[in-house]
Amino acid sequence: MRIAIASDHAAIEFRRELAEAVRGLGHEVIDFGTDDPTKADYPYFGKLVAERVAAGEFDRGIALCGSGIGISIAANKVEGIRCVVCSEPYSAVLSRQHNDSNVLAMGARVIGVEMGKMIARMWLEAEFEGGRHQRRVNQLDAIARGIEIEDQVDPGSTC
Ligand SMILES: O=C(CO)[C@H](O)[C@H](O)[C@H](O)COP(=O)(O)O
Repeated sequence: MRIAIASDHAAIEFRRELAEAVRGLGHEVIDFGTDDPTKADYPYFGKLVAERVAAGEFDRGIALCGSGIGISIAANKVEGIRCVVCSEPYSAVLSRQHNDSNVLAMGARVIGVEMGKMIARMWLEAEFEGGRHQRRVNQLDAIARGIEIEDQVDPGSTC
């Protein structure tokens, strides 16, 4: 896959090491920086990754900052983006299987880079399951476009 990666100043070393590891998995990784160790505001880098994924230039994005939170908020403001902050692999895999996440955010001040590599690898391998999850993802897209959504119940659902 083609992967866009970027971070603010808080995740430079984490990002470089992670980008190499993802390349080692056979993906094409384009690194958009920052390479400036002084303050680099995360909204610019979150938007940058998100817009390129939303435009179809990249299959997925990885966005990093100190906590993963600020850059994920920025990415999620771009229509078509479902960005998740993950600190462990279970949530990362579920975010693919159920939410069709297309940008992964992580916090370089929260987890170690080895955990980050494992999360990224499992997130990249996991497939969206579709079915009832597609309906819910469609509802997420509708919210972003200001379209009203209904409370829907699965026929035959018992929970
Ligand atoms: O957005 C964040 C927190 O929600 C990120 O962790 C940023 O990297 C962080 O806010 C940067 O903080 P700094 O004090 O300017 O290094």
